[in-house]
Amino acid sequence: MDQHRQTISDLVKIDGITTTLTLTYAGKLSWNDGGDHRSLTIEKEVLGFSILGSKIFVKTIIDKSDAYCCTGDKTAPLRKSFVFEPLSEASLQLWSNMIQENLDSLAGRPKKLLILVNPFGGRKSALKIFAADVKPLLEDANILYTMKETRHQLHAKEIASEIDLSMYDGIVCVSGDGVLVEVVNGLMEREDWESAMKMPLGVVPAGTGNGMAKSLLDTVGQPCTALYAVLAIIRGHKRSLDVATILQGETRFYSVLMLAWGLVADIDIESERFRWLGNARMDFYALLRIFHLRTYNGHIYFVPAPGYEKLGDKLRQQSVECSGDSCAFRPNQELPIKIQQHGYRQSNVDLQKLNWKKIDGPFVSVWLHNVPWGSEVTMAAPDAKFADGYLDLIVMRTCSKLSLLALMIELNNGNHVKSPDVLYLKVKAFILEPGSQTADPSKEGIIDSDGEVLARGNGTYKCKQKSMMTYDKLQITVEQGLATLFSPI
Ligand SMILES: Nc1ncnc2c1ncn2[C@@H]1O[C@H](COP(=O)(O)OP(=O)(O)OP(=O)(O)O)[C@@H](O)[C@H]1O
Repeated sequence: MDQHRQTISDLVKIDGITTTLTLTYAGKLSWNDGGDHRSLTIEKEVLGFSILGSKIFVKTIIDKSDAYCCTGDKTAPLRKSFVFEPLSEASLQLWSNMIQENLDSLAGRPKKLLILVNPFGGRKSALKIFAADVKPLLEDANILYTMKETRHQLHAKEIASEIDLSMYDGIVCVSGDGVLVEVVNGLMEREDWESAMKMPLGVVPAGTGNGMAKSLLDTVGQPCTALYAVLAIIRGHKRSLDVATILQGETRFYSVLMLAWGLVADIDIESERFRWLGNARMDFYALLRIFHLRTYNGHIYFVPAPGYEKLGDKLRQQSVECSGDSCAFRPNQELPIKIQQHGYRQSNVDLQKLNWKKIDGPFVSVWLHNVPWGSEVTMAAPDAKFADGYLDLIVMRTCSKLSLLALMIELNNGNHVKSPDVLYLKVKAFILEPGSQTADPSKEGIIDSDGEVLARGNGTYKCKQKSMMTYDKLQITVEQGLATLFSPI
């Protein structure tokens, strides 16, 4: 056996044929296979290994071309075990130690995970996705896990607020965005919220809106599938994520995805009545809403991010009544809210001292986004960054139905923000003062955050249903990089 600077090289049997297997210090495992040179990069391709009798089974995920396979989806990587048989017990032990050492050196790979599966999310396929895509890969990677099905709304929040976090290296939601947001809210309400928010969160797309999974995977050009999402979790890279606090009186909701009021919220929430249309329900209802377009009275106030203070011609074209110091808005005393008894303590920013701008309605749509994608097909905020400390604000005031239709089509590539009908900028803080529909003052709107209805105004869809907040003024601030996500890079 040749062992030099932690590179090991030794004879092993592969399919009964003796060949030389080498593992370099840099984590490359290579051998000859019937005249072909084969190699595996431990970090990228090796999930884990197991020993059965005298054989080592190296569990990998590799490109299909490397697996000599040409059936099914040609782009998705494939699970494959490579079997090596060292020639002695001592050699088997050494190989096992060296591969394990190599895997251990990949700091950040989780060893124990809590997996929350929402059996009712999306097309009710989360349990199937767990069995087909999550479980086998976690087992290949020797990751221990506890799987819990969420039993009711807010169950994920309860679990996150109560569990012993020292038992896990991460919490994974096999769901849509709703369960992830519940987990964030549960962690934020804990006494130990500051350390709890460092717990890495993973999301495996299994809902209707998979905006977070799409945003994460799209950064590296990977498709939004369970397989890629699980691989990102196993490899254990992390990134920070801004958390927005939405506040009304003493009620608060922590948002990681978006807040919508007007057209987008109406489509999001009211299209539920067309669930039987499946994926087409959003497109169908968007068309319906555009043809019967509503505009809303109200006001928005915001603190532009550095570089966005001079909002330029676009804002003036939209006949904004208030800009500049002479009429800059100062939030009144009623807004900055009572100190919470437990959980997250807001950082001490004096909102009154910030440079507020105001836009008056009517509005077609007001949308705030924390990450680029709102769903797998909606690139709402192409410039949004996970942890820049700002929210991207997308405002549509009045606009022709034809332009609106064109904008809706552009939503899947993010080009809508280039339209002269759309105001797009980054903000540090935001206040929404929602009003009634211009055509019928007895009717109000819906405010939606991360798929959750925050408030239903008079005359709206299911307006008798109790919601978290009232259809009234609310304030949003952002805490930079407070949450932690498993991420492909
Ligand atoms: N067992 C359950 N029964 C009913 N609702 C549940 C259950 N478990 C979780 N939920 C709720 O389902 C909601 C949606 O969850 P999820 O994140 O999986 O999907 P989504 O994409 O946000 O929404 P959709 O339901 O449209 O797929 C969450 O708000 C959560 O509270």
